[in-house]
Amino acid sequence: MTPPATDTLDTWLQRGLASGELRAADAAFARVAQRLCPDAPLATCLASAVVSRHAADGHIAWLIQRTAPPNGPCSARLQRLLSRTPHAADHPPWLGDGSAPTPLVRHGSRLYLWRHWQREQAVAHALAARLHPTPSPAPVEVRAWLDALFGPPADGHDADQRWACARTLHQALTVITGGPGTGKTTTVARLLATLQGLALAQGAPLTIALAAPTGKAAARLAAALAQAWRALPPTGLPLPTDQLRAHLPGAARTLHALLGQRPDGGAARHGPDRPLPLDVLVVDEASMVDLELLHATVQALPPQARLILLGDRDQLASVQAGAVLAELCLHADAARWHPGTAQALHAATGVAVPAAWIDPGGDALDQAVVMLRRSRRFDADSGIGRWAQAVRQGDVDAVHHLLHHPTADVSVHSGPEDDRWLTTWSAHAQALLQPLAGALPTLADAHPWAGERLAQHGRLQVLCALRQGPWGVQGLNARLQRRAEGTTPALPQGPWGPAGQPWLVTRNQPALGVMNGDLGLLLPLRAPDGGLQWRLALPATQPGAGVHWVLPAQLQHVEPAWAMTVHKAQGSEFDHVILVLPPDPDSPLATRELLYTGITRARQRLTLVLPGGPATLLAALQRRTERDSGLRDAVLAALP
Ligand SMILES: Nc1ncnc2c1ncn2[C@@H]1O[C@H](COP(=O)(O)OP(=O)(O)OP(=O)(O)O)[C@@H](O)[C@H]1O
Repeated sequence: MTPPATDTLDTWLQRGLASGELRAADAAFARVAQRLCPDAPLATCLASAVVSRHAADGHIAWLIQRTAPPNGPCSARLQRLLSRTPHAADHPPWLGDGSAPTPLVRHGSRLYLWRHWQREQAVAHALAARLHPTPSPAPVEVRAWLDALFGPPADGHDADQRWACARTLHQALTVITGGPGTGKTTTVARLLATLQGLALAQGAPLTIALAAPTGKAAARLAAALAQAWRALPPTGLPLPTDQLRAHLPGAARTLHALLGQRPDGGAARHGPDRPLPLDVLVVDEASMVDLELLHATVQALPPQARLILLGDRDQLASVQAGAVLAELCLHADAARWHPGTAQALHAATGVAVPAAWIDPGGDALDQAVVMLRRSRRFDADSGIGRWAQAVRQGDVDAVHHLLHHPTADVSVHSGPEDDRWLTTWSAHAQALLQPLAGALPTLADAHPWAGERLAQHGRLQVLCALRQGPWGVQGLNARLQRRAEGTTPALPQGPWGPAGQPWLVTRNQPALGVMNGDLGLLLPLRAPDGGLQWRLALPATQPGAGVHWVLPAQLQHVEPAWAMTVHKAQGSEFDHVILVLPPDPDSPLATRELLYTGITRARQRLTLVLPGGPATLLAALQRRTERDSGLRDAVLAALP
C-alpha cells in the first residue's frame, strides 16, 4: 500500500502505536527529531521511531534489507522507502554517517542509535586488535604441556579441547563455545595452566582474572577451577606442580565487581584511564554478556591483555541489547580454519584437524573460535542430550521422533488437563517442607540441616517462559504455593510467607553478599527464647563454606521462586527441570533459544509441560531470537 502524499509523521506514528509496533517512547523520539530538525524528511523521523523500537527489542542495529517480514506499518513503509532510495533518511544534523555524534547513524544498510553505534565500533576495534598473531611459543613446548595435562593424544576424543588450548597462544582473543558438559571449564583450566606454565618458564608470570556476568556463575567457575587445580598431576608437568599452582587464580568475580561498576550507574573504577592490572581475563557464561557490558570490559582491559570468552552460543542472549557470543561464533559449526591454522594446531597438539573444518575462505574471527562438540554429561542414549541436540538444530523430525518415542529421563505432559507433573512436584515439595513442620534447630547448629534443605531444593525446579498468567511465574507460584501448603499443613508462617518457600534475589545487594539470580529458602529457626526467628538461607559462594544467612528484613528485591523464568535460571542447573511452555503457540517468548536453555538446565531428568499441546513446542522450535547487529562486519572492517 502506498500511503497518500498527505500522510504526516503523526498519521504514521498513530498507525504504529495502534498496531503495537511502536511504544509511546519511540513515537516521542520521532517527535523530538521533528521538533529539533523541522526540515528533516519524514523518513528521518520515522527511522528514529523504528530504530528506537528495535533497540528496545535487543537489536543493536536496524537492518534495512532484513529478509524477515517487517513487524509493523512504520518499518514496512521505511523499508520500502529505503530500498528504493537508501539515503532518503539521511539528514546530517540528526542522522549522520557516524563520523560525528548524531542521534542516529546509518552505516551501509544498518541504522543505529548513536550509543549502540559507538559501542559497536569501540568493541570491534578492541576485538580486532586482539586478532593479530601474537608471538607464540614453539609447538614442541606447547605440546609438552598439553601432553602432560591431557595425556598423550590417543583416540582424539578430546581433540577440540587441545585445539582450544593451542589456539589461545596465537592471538589475544579466544572464544570457546560448547553445550552443557562439553568441557569448557576443564579446557580453560588446562589452557590457563599452559599459558601460566609457559610464562613462568620465561620468568614472567601472568596476572590472570576470572569473571562472569552473574555472581552465581562466578562462584561456579571459581569452584570448578579450584577443583581443577587440586587435580593437576603431582608430577610430570614441565614445572613443579606446586610452583604452577601458586600462580593460578583462585577467585572469580562478577564483571561488574571486577570493573568496579557502581549500582547508581556512576563511572566505573576501571576504564581506559585506569585499566585493570591484568594480562589475561577469562569471562565465563559469555552468552549473558550484552554489548554494553562487553564494551565496559574491553575499555578497562589493557590493549595487550588476552581475552578468553567461554559460553554456549545457543543459549538465550542477554536481556539487554546484543547477542555478542552468538555473533562471534556464527561459523563455529563449520570451524572454517585456514590451512595455516590447522597446521599450527596439528603441530602443537599432535592431532590433525579434519579436512571438513579447513577452509581457506575463513575470516580472522573464525580462527579465534573453537567449538567443543562432545558432551561428557549426556551419552548417546540420554534423552536430555538428544532433546538438546534436536532443539539446538531446530530439527522438527527429530523432535517428532522424541515425542513419539519417550526416553526414561524425559517426560512430556501435553494439554491443559495433564497435571501429572504436579504429583511429582508435590512429592518434592513434601520432602523439602516436612522437616520444617517438626523440631527446628537454632541458628548456631542449623548449618548441615539448612544445607540439606538447600540441596533438596536444588533437586527440582519449575521453569517457565512467561511472567504473567496462569502458566507464567506469577500464576504458577500461586498454584504451587497452595499445593505446597496442602502437602505440609502445619508449616509455620514467616515474614513473607510460609516456611520453606524459595525466594529469588532480583538485584545485587553486595553489602549483604547477595547477587541478582541467587536462590534462597526462607527458613524458621528456634530462637533462644523458644520462639521462631527467620532467615533466608542461600548457598555460600565459597565452595565448602556451607550456608549464607541473611535477615529477611534486609532484603529489598526478592520474588517467590517455586517457579522462575528460564532467563533467570541461565547459569544454574538442577537435577530435575519441569519446563512449562506457554499455552499459546503464537507466544513470541517461546523461542528455540529459550527451549534449549530450559532443557539444558536439567542434569538428570526433564519434564516438558505443554498446556497448549505439541503445537507450542513445534512453533517455538521455528522461532529464533534474532538480534540484528553489525559487530562481526565491524570487527573484520577494523582489522589493520
Ligand atoms: N578431557 C577430559 N577428560 C576427562 N574428563 C573430562 C574432560 N573434559 C571434561 N571432562 C569431564 O566432563 C565433565 C564436564 O566437563 P566441564 O565441567 O569442564 O564442562 P562444561 O562445558 O564446563 O560444563 P557446564 O555445562 O556445566 O558448564 C566434568 O566431569 C569433567 O571432569
